[in-house]
Amino acid sequence: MKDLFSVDIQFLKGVGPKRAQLYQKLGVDSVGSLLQYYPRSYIDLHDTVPLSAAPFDSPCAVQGRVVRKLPVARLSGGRTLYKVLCTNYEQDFAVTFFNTPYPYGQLVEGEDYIFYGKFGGTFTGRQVGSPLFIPAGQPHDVLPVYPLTKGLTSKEISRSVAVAIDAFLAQLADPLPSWVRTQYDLCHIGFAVQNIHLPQSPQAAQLARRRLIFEELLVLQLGMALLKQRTRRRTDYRLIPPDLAPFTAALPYQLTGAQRRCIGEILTDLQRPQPMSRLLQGDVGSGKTVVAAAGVYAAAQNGAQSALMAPTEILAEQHYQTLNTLLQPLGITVALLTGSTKGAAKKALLADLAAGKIDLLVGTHALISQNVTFSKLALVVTDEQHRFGVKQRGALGEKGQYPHMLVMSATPIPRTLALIIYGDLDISVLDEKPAGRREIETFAVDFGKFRRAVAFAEKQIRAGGQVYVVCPLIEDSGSELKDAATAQQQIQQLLPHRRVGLLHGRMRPKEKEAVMAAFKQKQLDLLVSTTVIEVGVDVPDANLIIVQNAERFGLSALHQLRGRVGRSDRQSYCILISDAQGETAKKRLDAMCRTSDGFALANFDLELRGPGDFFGSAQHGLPKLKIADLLQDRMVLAQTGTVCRQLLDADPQLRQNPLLRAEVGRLFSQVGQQGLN
Ligand SMILES: Nc1ncnc2c1ncn2[C@@H]1O[C@H](COP(=O)(O)OP(=O)(O)OP(=O)(O)O)[C@@H](O)[C@H]1O
Repeated sequence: MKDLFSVDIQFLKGVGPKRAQLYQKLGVDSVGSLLQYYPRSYIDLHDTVPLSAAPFDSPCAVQGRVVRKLPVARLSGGRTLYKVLCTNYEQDFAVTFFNTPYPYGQLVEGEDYIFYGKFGGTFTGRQVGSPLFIPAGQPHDVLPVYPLTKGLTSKEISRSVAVAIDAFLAQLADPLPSWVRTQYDLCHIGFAVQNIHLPQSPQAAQLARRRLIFEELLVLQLGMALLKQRTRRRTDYRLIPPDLAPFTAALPYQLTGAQRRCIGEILTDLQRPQPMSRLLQGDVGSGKTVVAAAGVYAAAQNGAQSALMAPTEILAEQHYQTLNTLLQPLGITVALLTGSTKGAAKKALLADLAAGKIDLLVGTHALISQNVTFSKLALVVTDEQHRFGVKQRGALGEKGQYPHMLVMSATPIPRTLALIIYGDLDISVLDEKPAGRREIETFAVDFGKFRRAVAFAEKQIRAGGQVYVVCPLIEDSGSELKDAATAQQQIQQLLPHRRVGLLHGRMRPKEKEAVMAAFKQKQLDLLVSTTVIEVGVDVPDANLIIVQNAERFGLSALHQLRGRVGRSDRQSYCILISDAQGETAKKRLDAMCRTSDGFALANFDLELRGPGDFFGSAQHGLPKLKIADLLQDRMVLAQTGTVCRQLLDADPQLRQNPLLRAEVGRLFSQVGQQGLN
C-alpha cells in the first residue's frame, strides 16, 4: 500500500480540508491510513424483524418500502426536517433526518430498503430517526461501525472508504509474499481491504480479519527483530570477565542458583563483540538488584562506566543506597543523579562523570537529559522497563558507543508473550527466591476488622517487625474511601507510643526521601502510604502490609504491594481490607489469598479483565496495534514468528520486501523508531 500513504486524505472525493482535520484526529492523514482504519464492529442486516416486534429502546433492522418522500420542512431555529413515509405491509412508519439532505436524496419512492435504527414513536405511529439503510437485496448486508470522532459519522467514514476502494483498490500491491499467503491460506490484500470495510458476508469479513491480523503481527515481529539486529552492532566495550570472588565474598548472603545462572548469562554477553540486550525477569523480591550489581562490577573491573535508570526518585535513591553499600567497599564509585540534584553539586557530579571518575551513575530519567555525558559508558541498566519503553531505552543507549543493555522487570508475563513484548531482548529469568523466604500469609477482611488489624500490627512491631498501611487516596476527599492522612491520625491515636509516618506522591522529593530513610533505619515503626511504595521498595524488616480499600487496586498492583513484605526470613503477612461486594473484586481478593505466585496471578488477571490493561501498549512502549490482539491472537503469533525468521534469514534487511519494510517503518514510527536500519 506504499504509494497510498502519500495520497493526502483531503484530496479524496467528498473529504476536503475541513473533514481532513477531523480525520487527522483519528490518526488518518492519507488514503493508505484510511484503508487501515478498520471498523470496530459490524451491524448484520441479515436479521430483520417485523416492525411489530421491533423494540422501542434499542436498534434493530426492519425492511420497508418508501411510499412517499414528504416535502422538505423548515423548522424554527434554522433546522430542516426531511421526512419519508414507509410501509412494511403490515404497518406504516416514518423515517426522519434533520439537516442532512444526503440520505434523504438517496431514498427512492417505490423501492425496498433495510433500515437500521431505533424504532421509537408510538404503537400506531412508529418512527425511526437518522437510520442506516441499504437497498434490500444488496449483497453487502453487513455494515461497518467505525470508532468515531466528533463531527464524523460511521456512515461518512464508510462512504470515504468506499470512494477510496473504488479509486485505488486496483493499485494495492500485497506486502505479503505470495508463498506466505499460499502456505497460511491468507487472502490477497485487495480482498482483505474490501471485505474488512464492506464485507460481502460475515465469512468474508472473517477471512479479511485473519489475513490483516497475520500481517500486522508479522510486521510487529519483523520490527522487533530488526531492532534487535540494530543492537547487534559492534560495541566498543567487549569486556574481559573479572574474577567475581571478591564480589561474592563481600555479599552478606549466598547467591541463589538462579542468580548465579543469570549473572553467568550476563557475563557471557558482556564478552561478546555485540552489545548485550537482555531482560532480567524476576518476581517481586527475587533479588534482581544484586544480579545487576555483578554486571556493574564487571564493567568497573574493565575500567568502564555503568548507568542505572529507575522509574521514581524513591527507587533511584534506594538503588543508590543498596549499590553503594555493596560496591563502594570494592573500590567502585557510585553517584546519584535525580531531578533534585541541583546547582554546584550537579555541576561537580557531571564533571566527574565526564572525566570517568564515577563508575556507576544511578538516577531517574534525568539520566537521559542532554547535558549528561559519560566518558566510557559500557553498561546501561533500566529498572521496571514497562515504564520507559523501547524509546527511552534507546535514548540512554545512545550515550555510549553501543553499550550493553540490561532491563529489569518484575512484571510476570508468560514466556511466549514476553518474547514478543520484549522481542528486542534476550531473556534471563530469576525463578527462585532467596533461601529461607516463607509464604506470605494473606487475609481478606472487612472494615469492621480495622482495629484488630492495627492490634496485629502492634504485635508485629513489638516482635521487631515494621508495618506498611497503604491507602488509595492522600487526603479526605469526602468519599468513604480511606485516605492516607486520616488513616495515619487514626492509627497514631490507637498506637500513641508508636512512630507512625506518612508518605505520598504530593510530597517534595526531599521529604519523601527523608521519610523513606527514617522507615528503613527503623526510626518509624509504621508507614502509612499511598501507592508510591508500589514498585520495588525494599525494607527487609517490614513484615506486615495492610491495604485499605483493596478492591481499588488491580491484581498486579496488589501483588506488587504485597511484594514489599516477605523480603527476609521473617514470617510476613498481608491484610486486605475491603467492604466491596462486587463479584470481580471478591474473586481478586480470593486469588490473592490463594497464591503468591506472580505468574498464576497474572494469568488469572487476564481471565478476569481481558488483556487490555495488562498488555496495553502504553505500558510496554510497543506500537499500538490496529487490528490484532497480542493475547487473543497468540496462536497466529506462533505462525508469524516462524515466517518472520524465514523472511529475515533469506533477506536480513528486507531489501527484497520493500512493502513489508515500509509497513514496519510506519508501525514503529509511533514509538520513535523510524530508522530501522
Ligand atoms: N541470595 C540472596 N539471599 C538472601 N537475600 C537476598 C538474596 N538476594 C537478594 N536478597 C535480598 O532480598 C531483597 C530483595 O532483593 P531485590 O531488592 O533485589 O529484589 P527485586 O528482585 O528487585 O524485587 P522487586 O521487584 O520487588 O523490587 C533485598 O533485601 C536483598 O538484599
